[in-house]
Amino acid sequence: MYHTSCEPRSHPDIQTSISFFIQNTSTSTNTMAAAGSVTHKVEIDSAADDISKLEALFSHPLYHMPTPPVPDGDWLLKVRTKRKEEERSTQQWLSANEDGYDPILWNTSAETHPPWLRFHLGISRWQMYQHKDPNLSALTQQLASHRIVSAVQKSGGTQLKLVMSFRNYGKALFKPMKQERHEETSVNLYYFSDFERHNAEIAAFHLDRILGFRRVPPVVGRLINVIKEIKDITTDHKLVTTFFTSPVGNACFYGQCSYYCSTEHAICGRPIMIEGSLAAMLPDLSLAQRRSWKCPWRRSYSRSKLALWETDNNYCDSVRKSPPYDRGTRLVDLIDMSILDFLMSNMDRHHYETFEKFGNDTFLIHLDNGRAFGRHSKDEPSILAPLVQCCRVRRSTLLRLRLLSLPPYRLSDVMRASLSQDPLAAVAPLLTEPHLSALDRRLATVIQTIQDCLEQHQHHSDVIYDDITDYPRA
Ligand SMILES: Nc1ncnc2c1ncn2[C@@H]1O[C@H](COP(=O)(O)OP(=O)(O)OP(=O)(O)O)[C@@H](O)[C@H]1O
Ligand SMILES: [Mn+2]
Repeated sequence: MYHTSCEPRSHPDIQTSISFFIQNTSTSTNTMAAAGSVTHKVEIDSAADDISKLEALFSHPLYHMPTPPVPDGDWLLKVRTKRKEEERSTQQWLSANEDGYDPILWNTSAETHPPWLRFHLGISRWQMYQHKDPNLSALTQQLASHRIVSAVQKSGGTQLKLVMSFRNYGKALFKPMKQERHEETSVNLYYFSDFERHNAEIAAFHLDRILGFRRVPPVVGRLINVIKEIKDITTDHKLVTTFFTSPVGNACFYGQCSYYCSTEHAICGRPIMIEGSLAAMLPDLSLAQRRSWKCPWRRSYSRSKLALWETDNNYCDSVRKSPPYDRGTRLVDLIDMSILDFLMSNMDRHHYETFEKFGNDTFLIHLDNGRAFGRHSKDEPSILAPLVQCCRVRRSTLLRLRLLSLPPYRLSDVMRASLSQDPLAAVAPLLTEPHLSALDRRLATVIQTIQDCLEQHQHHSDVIYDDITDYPRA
């Protein structure tokens, strides 16, 4: 199954035109004041502690595995020198399409590339970006602060989202805030009808990175002006017709989509600013085709039916015999994804995508995490079914999970630190404390599950996929 892109073309689509030169490829006042300053100092100390834990984590050898240089063919895109006539035709085309956009000042040399282009050029067969990628802070800063010159609805998917463009032709996928961070998903709501959460998209990016996967495109939080940054600049006529002012005077819109795009479910500013997530867009499909795969452990998306894996305890036996799960890292990568999903309680992983160019030997792109972090008071054991049923896990994943369970690297602490770096942390912490504690609790469950597997199997190697043979054994 292939996705097609059919967003309204409202602006010069330079991300596609670079195909010219990129190939597929808180008694006394005094005491009160003193107490206040003590509390403040304690908070600062513990925030600084968390930050140093995060730094220690990212400096740990488990995040610095020696890897061979990336072969040429293992980059998603490749820069090639333009021929003279291509250069001329690109320049003519660009000078005709300049409204709101900056002139193109980059060429084939890497120093001239804007952060979004560096991001695209840094995608490889096994990861979305590098560990300690020097481009990451520039990319996220731009997503968080650059002027938005275009906002159009993204077709496909069930809930409203917008593609936003920046003056330097960078693009981001915007998902607006639909519920408060402290609101738990109602127990009577099915996973498939839950509202998406902007903070889940942000937190998923941080969690995926902390787990050492680097399979989620960078996501930042941002306050968006519903009028100036959407209504006034959109060329999407259908979107414009859905704007209105609510009874209390907030600027609202609802857009067009198959779920929750109605006046009752409008997205509203307070009165005009709204929180949202902005995910760096992946390269256009015309440059890098993606393939969408049905997840073998997907749910039935029905109120009455169970999926096969819910009733058949030997379900994994058939999966591991069928391509592409029968060889390479596909099965263990799917299990990595189910660990990520269990930790953040995402039951909505119906599909996953890969880059077509890399065939079956490539990482799984962890897109669409908006239904995660809905509940902290309950865990959902069935999300771990792939791990429980297959009893298989990458050794590098297990070692990082164990590291994250140790007090000096505690998952909740490093997540708190990482999320504090997002611009929306200034409004309120991206994940509430109960959600952070749930991460530690769930991590213990994952580690115990693997331990049980090891006890049930005769050989260590039946359970552990040793992807780091040269890493010392504990
Ligand atoms: N960062 C991104 N860059 C490019 N395309 C993206 C990005 N994130 C998502 N997409 C594409 O947009 C589609 C819809 O996004 P997403 O799945 O997040 O929305 P959704 O409304 O939850 O969709 P669905 O209801 O199908 O689950 C995805 O299938 C994916 O192909
Ligand atoms: Mn979805």
